[in-house]
Amino acid sequence: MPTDPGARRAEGAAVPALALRAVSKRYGATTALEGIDLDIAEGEIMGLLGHNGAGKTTLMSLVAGLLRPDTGKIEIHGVATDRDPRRARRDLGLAPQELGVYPPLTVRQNLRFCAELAGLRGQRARVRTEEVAEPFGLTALLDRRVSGLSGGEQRRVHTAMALLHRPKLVLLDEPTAGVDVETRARLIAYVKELAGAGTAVCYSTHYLPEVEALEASVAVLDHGRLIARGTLPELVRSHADSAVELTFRGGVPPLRLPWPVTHDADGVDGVLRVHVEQPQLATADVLAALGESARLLVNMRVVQPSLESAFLRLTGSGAPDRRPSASPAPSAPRTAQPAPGAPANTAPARGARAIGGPDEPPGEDDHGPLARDLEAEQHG
Ligand SMILES: Nc1ncnc2c1ncn2[C@@H]1O[C@H](COP(=O)(O)OP(=O)(O)OP(=O)(O)O)[C@@H](O)[C@H]1O
Repeated sequence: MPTDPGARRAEGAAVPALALRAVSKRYGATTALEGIDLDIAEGEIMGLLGHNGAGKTTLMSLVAGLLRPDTGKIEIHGVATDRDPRRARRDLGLAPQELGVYPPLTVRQNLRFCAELAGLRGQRARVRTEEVAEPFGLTALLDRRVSGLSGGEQRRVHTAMALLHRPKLVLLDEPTAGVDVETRARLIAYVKELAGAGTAVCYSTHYLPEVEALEASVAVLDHGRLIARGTLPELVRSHADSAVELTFRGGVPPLRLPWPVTHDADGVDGVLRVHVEQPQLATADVLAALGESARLLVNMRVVQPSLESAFLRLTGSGAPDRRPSASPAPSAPRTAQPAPGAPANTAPARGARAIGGPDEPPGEDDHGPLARDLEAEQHG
């Protein structure tokens, strides 16, 4: 399949809601993103995962026009952001990590303000304000000043403001940070509803069960590179580990097991993960292999393959030592490289290729067109 958006259109393929091609961004000497190739289809929810500093916020800021890429191309619904930024971002909704609410105004006034910025007036603005308030549990708070709301309530207002104009592409940067369980569930239901109506959603989070609840596809960033992209089952199938987890009284005893293991370097936790193909079938074998040490066992559980174990393994924080164990090895690292022939613990970066951007600090010109529009609006 051609990676160039223009070539794909010529072939009659569906135009993605969002397409990034070879996008790179540096902040001075820090490479925040490198060679990102990524599509989000209409109606798709994509969970954007990565450790702190992986590049998630930078990616969203580039799409939203708050920053400009050093190299590469971004298209929104087939419109290149560098050619026609206003048209490209006409149907974009962004809820950044930093709250963007107006504390002295009421919830209703905040929402109405956004409605007007999006070109909604009069009755339409009133109706949409009420409509969007409902799924966010804001109906009873509409006439309260935002300054008097809790942090979680303010985040609900902030996210509702981004969705008010029914954007066709939504960027949500950790929308559930600091919100309660009920709000989280409501937001997830609403995002799914939006996607069901064709909206494409880029949803960044550190809370992996949310990605599962959203039934989202997944993109994993690691140090600015896209290291995995696929559906949830694909990622789990390709990268997740299954294991029998053993907890010992007084630390992990010396063991010689025929399976790869993961354990703390000093065994203080007393927890050992034995990586076996079908852990539910292997528990008796593992128990037998413990021999006398089984008397020190205080807990034994099966760890099923999950998005969390796939993520940890992809990002290098949960890779098992692929050698059969001779534990505890005081100098053994918590994780180690897989043995030759063992599954690699990182996926090949799909389409990622190194493209050097200019190694210089961002200048004033670094802000994108949306930032300039906002500035212009603020200054009259
Ligand atoms: N304004 C900036 N100036 C310099 N470096 C920056 C700036 N903003 C981000 N960075 C760096 O760029 C990299 C990517 O940061 P980014 O905020 O995109 O990560 P993130 O995945 O969103 O992290 P988090 O999960 O903590 O929000 C990090 O190394 C960060 O330190």
